[in-house]
Amino acid sequence: MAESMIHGWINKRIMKPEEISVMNRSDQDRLEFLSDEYGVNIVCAEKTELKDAHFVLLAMKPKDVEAALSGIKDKLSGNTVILSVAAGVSIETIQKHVGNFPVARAMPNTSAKIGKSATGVAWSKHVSKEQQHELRNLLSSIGSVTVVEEEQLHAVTGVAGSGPAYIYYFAEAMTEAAIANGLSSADAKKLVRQTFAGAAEMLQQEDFAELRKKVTSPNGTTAAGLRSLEENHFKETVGECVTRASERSKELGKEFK
Ligand SMILES: NC(=O)C1=CN([C@@H]2O[C@H](COP(=O)(O)OP(=O)(O)OC[C@H]3O[C@@H](n4cnc5c(N)ncnc54)[C@H](O)[C@@H]3O)[C@@H](O)[C@H]2O)C=CC1
Ligand SMILES: O=C(O)[C@@H]1CCC=N1
Repeated sequence: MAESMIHGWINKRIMKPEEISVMNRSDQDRLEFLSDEYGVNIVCAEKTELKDAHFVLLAMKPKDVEAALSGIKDKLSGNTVILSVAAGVSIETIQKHVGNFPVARAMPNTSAKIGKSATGVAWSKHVSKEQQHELRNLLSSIGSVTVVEEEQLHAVTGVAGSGPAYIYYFAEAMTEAAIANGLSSADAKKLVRQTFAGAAEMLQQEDFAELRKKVTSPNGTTAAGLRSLEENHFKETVGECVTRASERSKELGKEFK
């Protein structure tokens, strides 16, 4: 996730590579890859001063947040905003480890890499208006930004943070079905990619249900396909999928409190 965000920031020229420093607990190869690919600095937690940092991005797994914070808490200055993308981990938990620092929690998705994340963000009352403005700028450079109440971030995670994976899974299923119905693998992929790309662009322009109705001729092929989705409880399945992901976010918050 960190790479997707770095890629987006550099691409949009929001930051210069030399203004970004990356650290990793153990994965030196990953750091070298990031440095080679994007020109960012590699630093190590023990030897680094963070006093001048505007932002510290926490992009490790929720289980690793506590250890990461204990490694940096004595190096932070009051002007640094901690921006966490760790699913579920609350602002309260982060502040329990570092004190009353300005903390923001964002839930982006990996489309940040191409500037198309759908990001939700919430912040603590310690984040000043100016820092809120800076955060919005930073996050809007990697896609859309929706400011929500912290509790709503679980739902944002269920829909948007995890969302790309559901779409990819749907694309995989469509491709397999296309092949089963007689298309070559190459043709199936090409057709599915463009169907998703075209539909994604149309979604920006019109009401979702209206778009669906325009494709669906009475007694035609789409109606037959959609009937199968209905009979197989598609909406309930998607609903359960989003709810379970949101619930998992809540659980992670409790596990790593
Ligand atoms: N992958 C995704 O689509 C999204 C992920 N997230 C959140 O982003 C976070 C990272 O997820 P991924 O990028 O998928 O995981 P990842 O496993 O690819 O990356 C996490 C990195 O953190 C490093 N790390 C662990 N402890 C550390 C420490 N103490 N100091 C510095 N680095 C440390 C690991 O070595 C690893 O390289 C998670 O908390 C996840 O909930 C949020 C939105 C979307
Ligand atoms: O699967 C996860 O836990 C992370 C959070 C949202 C997307 N990936």
